[in-house]
Amino acid sequence: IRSSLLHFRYNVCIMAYGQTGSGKTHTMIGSQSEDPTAAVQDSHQGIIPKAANELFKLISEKPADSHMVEMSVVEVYNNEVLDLLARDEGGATVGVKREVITTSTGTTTAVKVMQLINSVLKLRSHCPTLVHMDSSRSHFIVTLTVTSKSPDALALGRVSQKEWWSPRCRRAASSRSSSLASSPCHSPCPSPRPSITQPPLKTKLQLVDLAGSECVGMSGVTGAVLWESSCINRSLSALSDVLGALAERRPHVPYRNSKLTHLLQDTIGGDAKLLIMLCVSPTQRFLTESLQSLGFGARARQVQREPPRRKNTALKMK
Ligand SMILES: Nc1ncnc2c1ncn2[C@@H]1O[C@H](COP(=O)(O)OP(=O)(O)OP(=O)(O)O)[C@@H](O)[C@H]1O
Repeated sequence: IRSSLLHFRYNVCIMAYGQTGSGKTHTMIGSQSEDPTAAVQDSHQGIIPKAANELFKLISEKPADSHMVEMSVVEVYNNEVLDLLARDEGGATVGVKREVITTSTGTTTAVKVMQLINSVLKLRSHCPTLVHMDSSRSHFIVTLTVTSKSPDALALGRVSQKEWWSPRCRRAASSRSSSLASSPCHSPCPSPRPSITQPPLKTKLQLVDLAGSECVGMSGVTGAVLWESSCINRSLSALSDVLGALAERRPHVPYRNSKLTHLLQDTIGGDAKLLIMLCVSPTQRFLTESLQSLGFGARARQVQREPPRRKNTALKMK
């Protein structure tokens, strides 16, 4: 995790894949303690708290105020994207933006991130099946977008933190970077020059707990739950198709065939770094499912990362 994030130059995706009940949520979240401090410090912690810890530790080692992190937490349920941070505890939509303040060590921030994640985890769709009593019925995606202030702006110290992160300044930097604009910024944005030469850099870290692939005969689901299983299996096969197209370097990669692959497009294609944790059951009963998961992993291993397009400051603003 640390080496992937170190220079904030690549988009990174870490996902857990496997049949239902094989341990994906355990791998990504860890033991689901009520105490978020334990979730971050516990030796049995999952990849999401570990990654959050590492990310904020790295940022705390950089010059003060040089990075900003935005987080989104969504679930893809029945091929629909649902924003879990925009809901209250009862699941009703509230649409409130929540702020997490960065601290000097980064640990407190990671704890707050886990607090937010834990608070919305219970809103994720679950349903008991014959294979797993607490089966997740959706893909759970945490996206941390890191915006790094350009080195020029930092060196010159001409833009205060508040001014730099103001939406107007970021919008101005974004439009300048996408349109090669050399025209001066006419807005009262305090110091246009640094951002003309070096716009802020944006990179994404996506942490994904996929819903489990499922043999419908074994899980014994019917009705609406059967429909959920079918959506899960179709989106996982869309993911497999995308990896197949990337592995074969086909000119068209079918990212848009499902909401899952569309959402992950930036972090599974191009020069992004993708790490897949395969979860398999230790029992013989699920041999077919385990072989299917290993087949998925073998396919993913054939994907070669494109040569880095991003040299120094040439990162793409979205
Ligand atoms: N390595 C592990 N150590 C201890 N318990 C584990 C481990 N892996 C999984 N478990 C336990 O097994 C059960 C199923 O795991 P989990 O919920 O992570 O599966 P899943 O793959 O996410 O399932 P689904 O796709 O159906 O949601 C949980 O009770 C979990 O705590």
